[in-house]
Amino acid sequence: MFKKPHPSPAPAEDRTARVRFTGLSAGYPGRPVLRQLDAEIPALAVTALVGANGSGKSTLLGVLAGVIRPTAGEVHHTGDRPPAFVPQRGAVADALPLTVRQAVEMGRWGDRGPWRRLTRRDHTLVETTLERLGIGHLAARQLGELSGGQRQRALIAQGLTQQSDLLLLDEPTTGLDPEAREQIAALLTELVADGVTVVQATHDLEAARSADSCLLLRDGRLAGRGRPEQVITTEALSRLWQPA
Ligand SMILES: Nc1ncnc2c1ncn2[C@@H]1O[C@H](COP(=O)(O)OP(=O)(O)OP(=O)(O)O)[C@@H](O)[C@H]1O
Repeated sequence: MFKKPHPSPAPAEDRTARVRFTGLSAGYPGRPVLRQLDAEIPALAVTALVGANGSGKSTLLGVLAGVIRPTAGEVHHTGDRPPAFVPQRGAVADALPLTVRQAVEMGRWGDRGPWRRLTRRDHTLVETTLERLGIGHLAARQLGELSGGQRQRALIAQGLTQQSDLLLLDEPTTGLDPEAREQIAALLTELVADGVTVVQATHDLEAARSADSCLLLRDGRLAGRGRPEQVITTEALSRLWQPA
C-alpha cells in the first residue's frame, strides 16, 4: 500500500511558503504561549514542529488551523482550502460510539453544511480513503476498539477526506510501534507527492529527522528552523529539553 518515498525535488526552504507568519503571538486567556514567531511552512513538504511538553506545538497547530486567534502578528495562507486538523489521538474520547466509517465520514461534513447528507461521491471518497490507509476491513468496527495505530489511521483518514492541501497533525506517531511509525512517515511522504503540505507536531525524533523541514520551539519561542540535519543536533536537543 505504501509507495517508496519520493526524493524531495528541492530543499524545503527554497519552496514557496504555504503559510507564512510574522511577529506571531498567541495563547489562552491569561496564558501567553507563542511569542513573536517569524517562520514559514514550505509548500509540498513535511514540516515537523519539535519541542518539549508545553513548548507551544499544539498551540501553533491551533493557530495554523484557524481555531486559535493570534494576539499579535500576521498569519498568511497561500492555499484556498481550509486546513484539515487531526487532533492528538488522546484528545478523541475512546468511548465515542462511532464506527471507523462514521468517523471518516465526518471529514466530509465541512463541505456538506448543516444537513451533513453525503453524496455518492463523498461515499466513494470515504471508501477509497479507508482502503488507502489500510483500514477498509475495520470500517464497521467501533473506533474505541481499535489499536493505537489503527485509530491514528482512522483519524488521518478523516483529515484526508476533507481534501485540503494543508494537513495538520498533532503527535501522529506518539505511542505507536516502530513499524506503525514508519508506515505513517511513508504515508506523509506519499501525501506530499500528491500535492499536500503536511505539518506534524512531534516528540518522535525519527519522525522529525525524516521531515523535510523543522521548526524547533522552546518555551513558545522559535529556537531553530531549517532542514532536520542542520537543526536537530545534540546541542539543540539538550537546550530544547532544558527547562527555560
Ligand atoms: N486550553 C488551554 N487553556 C490554557 N492553557 C493551555 C491550554 N492548552 C494549552 N495550554 C498551555 O499552553 C502551553 C503550551 O501548550 P501546548 O499544548 O501548545 O504545548 P505542546 O508543545 O503541544 O505540549 P505537548 O507536547 O505536551 O502536547 C502549556 O503551558 C499548556 O499548559
